[in-house]
Amino acid sequence: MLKREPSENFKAVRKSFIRANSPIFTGMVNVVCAIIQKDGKFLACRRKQGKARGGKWEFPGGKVKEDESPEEAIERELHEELSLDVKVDRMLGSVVHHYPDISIRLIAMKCFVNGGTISLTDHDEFRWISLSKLKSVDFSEADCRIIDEILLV
Ligand SMILES: Nc1nc2c([nH]c(=O)n2[C@@H]2O[C@H](COP(=O)(O)OP(=O)(O)OP(=O)(O)O)[C@@H](O)[C@H]2O)c(=O)[nH]1
Repeated sequence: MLKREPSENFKAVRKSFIRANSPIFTGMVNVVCAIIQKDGKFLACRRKQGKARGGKWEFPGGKVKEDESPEEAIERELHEELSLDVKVDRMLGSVVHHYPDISIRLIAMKCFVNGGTISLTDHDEFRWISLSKLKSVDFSEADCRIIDEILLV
């Protein structure tokens, strides 16, 4: 199939959309997290002590930078944090959560691994967790909502 470059108009609309979602306007930080499955189990990582929510489990990811799409952000973060090359399959949904220190919109992206082997930097442990066990793991509050409102429905 013929692959076309996005038009200038499309690029401008996309850029203004990204800007409109910037924390400067919304007070909310966009955070992407990767939902990656292997043999029916979900990849989860435990945040290192000393970081906000240290010791809590989460789906790997991070903050979306200004002028970056959620897809670009998740691919960058997984490469930086886990040395994994991932591709986005689709966006599953998002939740808004207010912590005492930060308000986030956590965007869950279903991804598949294209290459690499997990090497931890910001986390001290990772696990593959079955759907039925997700509720018994000590996830960050926003992730609990991703589990309840998106993965378990
Ligand atoms: N990466 C990630 N962060 C999450 C998840 N759930 C959740 O509440 N968060 C929160 O989102 C915020 C931003 O995540 P982060 O600290 O990993 O982002 P980052 O690596 O880009 O930030 P940094 O470079 O400032 O350290 C943190 O307060 C973190 O606790 C999740 O599933 N994945």
